[in-house]
Amino acid sequence: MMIKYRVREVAKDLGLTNKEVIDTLAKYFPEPKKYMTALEEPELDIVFETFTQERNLESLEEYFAQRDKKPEPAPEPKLETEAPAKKPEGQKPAPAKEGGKRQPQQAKPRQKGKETPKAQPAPAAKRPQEEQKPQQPVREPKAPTRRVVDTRSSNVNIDKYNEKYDRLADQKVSARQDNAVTKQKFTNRNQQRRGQQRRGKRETEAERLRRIAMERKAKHITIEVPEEITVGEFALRLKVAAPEVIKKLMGLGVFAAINDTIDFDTAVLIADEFHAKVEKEVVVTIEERIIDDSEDDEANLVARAPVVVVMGHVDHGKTSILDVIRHSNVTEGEAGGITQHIGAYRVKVGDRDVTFLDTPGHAAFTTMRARGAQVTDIAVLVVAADDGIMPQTVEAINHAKAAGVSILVAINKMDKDGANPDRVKEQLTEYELVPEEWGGDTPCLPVSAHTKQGINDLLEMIILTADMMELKANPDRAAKGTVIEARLDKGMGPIATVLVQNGTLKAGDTIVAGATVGRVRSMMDDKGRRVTEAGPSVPVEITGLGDVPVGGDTFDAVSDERLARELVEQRLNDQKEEVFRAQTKVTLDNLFEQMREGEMKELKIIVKADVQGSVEAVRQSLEKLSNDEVRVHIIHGAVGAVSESDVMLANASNAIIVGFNVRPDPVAEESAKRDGVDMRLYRIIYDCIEEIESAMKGMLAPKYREVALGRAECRETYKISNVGLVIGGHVTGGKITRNAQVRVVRDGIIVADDKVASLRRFKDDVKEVADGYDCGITLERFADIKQGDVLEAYEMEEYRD
Ligand SMILES: Nc1nc2c(ncn2[C@@H]2O[C@H](COP(=O)(O)OP(=O)(O)OP(=O)(O)O)[C@@H](O)[C@H]2O)c(=O)[nH]1
Repeated sequence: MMIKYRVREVAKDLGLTNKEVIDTLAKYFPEPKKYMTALEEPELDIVFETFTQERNLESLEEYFAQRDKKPEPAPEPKLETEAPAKKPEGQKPAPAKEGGKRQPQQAKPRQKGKETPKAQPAPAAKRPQEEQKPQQPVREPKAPTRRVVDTRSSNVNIDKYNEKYDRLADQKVSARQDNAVTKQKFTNRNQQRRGQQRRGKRETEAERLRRIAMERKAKHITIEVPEEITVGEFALRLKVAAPEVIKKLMGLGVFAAINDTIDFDTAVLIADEFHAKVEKEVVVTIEERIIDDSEDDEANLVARAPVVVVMGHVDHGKTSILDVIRHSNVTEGEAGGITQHIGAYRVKVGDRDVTFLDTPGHAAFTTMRARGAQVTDIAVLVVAADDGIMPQTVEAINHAKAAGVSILVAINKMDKDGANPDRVKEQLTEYELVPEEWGGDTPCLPVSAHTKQGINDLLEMIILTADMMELKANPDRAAKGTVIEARLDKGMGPIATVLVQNGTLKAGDTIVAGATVGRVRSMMDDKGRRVTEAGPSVPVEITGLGDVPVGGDTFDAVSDERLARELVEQRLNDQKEEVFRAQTKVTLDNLFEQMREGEMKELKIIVKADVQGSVEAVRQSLEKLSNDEVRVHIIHGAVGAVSESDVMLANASNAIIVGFNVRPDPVAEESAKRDGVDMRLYRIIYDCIEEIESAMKGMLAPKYREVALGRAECRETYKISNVGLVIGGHVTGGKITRNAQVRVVRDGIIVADDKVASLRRFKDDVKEVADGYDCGITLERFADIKQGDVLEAYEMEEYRD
């Protein structure tokens, strides 16, 4: 149980007044203290530290040592004069409360051999200490006042300064206070007992604090300090008074107030002056505690299968190629299982595995990247040999490039009459994809999903590319990967297809996927078989999550389910904040700031225009804006309306969209708003260039719009000397506010645009007047108001697109 050590008791022990203690505490703690307030340890620390520092004492222990030592040489003479002097302050409360207490004290000596040693310790032990106070220079001024009241000089001096006795009593009290008290035979025994108990405990507490002070002196304390800390907090941790720290800081030439922060290195220097050691406070996040994010040792890494996505223009044959690949590697026995659709599947190429994401098109791919997941290693770009490169092919190229994945080109529909692979290759070079046979590094393979021509070559090229990429993972660690897709099943609850990217996922593992947590209840592979484990590059469908995660969410097998739940809570909160943080995406409005803060080295822009000529013109003009700090990089330029795919690419790549003579489609507009993607639409190239240039120079002009506040009708006008024309108005809608802009409308025509100079209800100035009330209004300039004029109040609001 915590023993209460009250202000008045501390004051008494230290020979201070209650007010002195209370004043010291008031400097550090907002809560005012009273003389009966029981103090907490930090508060006691402050009092003790201030006390020792003011007296140039090394520690409290030194004070107690001095105090305890001094009575010895001449106890008797001192008692005559000084013990009584102590009484009024030190012991008076007890007698006052306990009435006949003096008698028991007188009786003590006689009982010495029996129970009294146990019963008397507290008061006895205190007095020798108190006796010394007047001898200490610091307390000198108080001594005379203490000597004034002497009512018991003959009682106190009998044998209380026998140190041996004191110590013995002290120990026994700590051990058996209760026992001791019950053995007393005083008439007011209960009262006496209470008094004894309290003093006994108080004594113990004082002892404890003395011990702490001793320990601190003997062995240097070690405190933890973060990278930055306020002076106040630092002083608290050091257990010294803040002004002391501030003084030492000044010594170092650092002028800091209590709420200013100091850095770790300064803290170390200051702490040294207080004989304290400093250790860096390491803040460990829940993620760090439960998710193993350590680097893998090269020795633990083994080759893993490549993860491939198939992309390309609509109808160029992505689905057909994926189907052929899926079927071409199905052995007889597996035939039943191939109908499973879990969002990804694995095929065997010789003795090697390749994992295909079963999501043709770049939409899913980009969504994942936008969520921070890098899932794919290789993108197969499907181009129909008869059709050549089309707008979505370009998009796909740019998406793949932005993601930094290896690109293989499958020139499909080679069986068709109009197939012209060379033209496709030629077109590819325009997008910096130079075919290998032309000296570049882009493998281009002629294939046909119909005849299955070249499909095996394509698979082998995938293996070859993967080999060059040296894809590796460590199967012997907690799993981490990405959610490919997820849905809610009525019977089984949330079902998610996940791709393990490192480690091995096991049935029963607790996993956190995005903002959901759960324990893997069942796992099924792409052939519909129940499995208990899934290693790197293996896609599996799992059940057991508490909620449906989102495709692109990363997942981690974690070590502690309770903390995992806490983490998910945190993530949900973060998601809410993310909505606000969307503002911090690059926009023309914050571009300059980001450039200045060095966050922006490259301004990525997606250009959409009505004709190819405009795309090129805008591209070239914008790229010319590159300066020493920022390079303007057009990551995608195409003809047509701004589409959702453009917004996704912009979102994933932190780019802005420039539309020239085009409009966004409604879905794109909605997702741009949701994701905070800056979309700028222009009709004149010059405007576009000027605006981006100004943004790069941090000079984007703010935009304003009018916000209607309310209307009032002029019912009367009064001319008042020194004030001018006062309008007796009646608010007929909304409200009129002081400082509002006002349009004066007469018969539907605006006759003036002015500002409210003063607004009154009766004689009082008011901030606003609501609908249905009368008011007096004066305008800043316009004085030609007529009865029946309508005042339209509005204000101008700054806004961003
Ligand atoms: N002649 C011929 N036709 C093909 C070949 N591959 C696909 N097709 C046809 O092209 C059309 C489109 O094929 P899909 O596989 O659906 O194309 P996709 O790229 O997946 O189309 P979306 O999913 O709509 O983007 C279908 O009618 C296929 O039969 C091929 O190698 N040769």
